[in-house]
Amino acid sequence: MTAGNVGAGRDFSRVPGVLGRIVAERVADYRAADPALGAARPAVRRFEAALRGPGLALIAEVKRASPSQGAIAPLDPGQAARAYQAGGAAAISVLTEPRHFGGDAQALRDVVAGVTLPALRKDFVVHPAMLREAAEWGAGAALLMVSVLQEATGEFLAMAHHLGLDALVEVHDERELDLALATGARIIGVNNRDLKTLHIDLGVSPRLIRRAREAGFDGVLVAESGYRTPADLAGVRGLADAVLVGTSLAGSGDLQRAARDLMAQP
Ligand SMILES: O=P(O)(O)OC[C@@H](O)[C@@H](O)c1c[nH]c2ccccc12
Repeated sequence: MTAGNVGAGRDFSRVPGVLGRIVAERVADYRAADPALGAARPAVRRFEAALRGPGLALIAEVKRASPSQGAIAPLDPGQAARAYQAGGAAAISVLTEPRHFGGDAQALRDVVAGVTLPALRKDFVVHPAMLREAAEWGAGAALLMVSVLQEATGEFLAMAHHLGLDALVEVHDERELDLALATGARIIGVNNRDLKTLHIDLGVSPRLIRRAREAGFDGVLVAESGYRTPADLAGVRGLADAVLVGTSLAGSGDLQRAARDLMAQP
């Protein structure tokens, strides 16, 4: 793919609920941004490789606040990432959304500088510039939400790959999963949290991960959100390749220990 305005000027105005409000803000933030991606970069696939077995890998998230919790903890992102790495995490997720999740570009840069683990830019990607930034800031991967991008998901996936980024393509129901599978995504995340209502159901990940495997998907599957104890992970052990955990680790006071304790087999 060449530089151009591919993916810019899309209409994300129909996304409902809490998610819709955040998406509208991000669309406004990037309205005037240059959509050019620049030259293609080679695929590194370090994020993807970090999640591939054996066992259940942990993606630990640097999350200072959220719409459901408010303030979680005033984390120093570099320090938090080092603690997660020492606690056995395979990759680090970093929120870069500023108004609801306490994130920013510096948080991602600090994580990239602070650890050797690959980092995921966690944001509400609605513009090609957000992917270009992710690559420039040193991320190994970016989050792409099917609930936001819908039919444009495949186009954004191609843009991420053009930039050498892995993409975590996030789904929450059967329709979104089938759309993600059709894009050729290599990494699919199943969010247990409905971002329109913020309600969590830990049954969502096992259900959709089974469906993905039954459909012949042989990529990486990630279970996301709401995990607090080792027992919570029982439903996805042996099923998911990785689990993405934020709030319960970030708010624990001892991030290294919390990461270790969570992943211990009960
Ligand atoms: O804090 P939790 O419940 O452990 O969840 C982490 C992560 O899954 C969550 O932050 C998340 C998943 N998908 C998102 C999309 C946008 C913002 C945040 C998210």
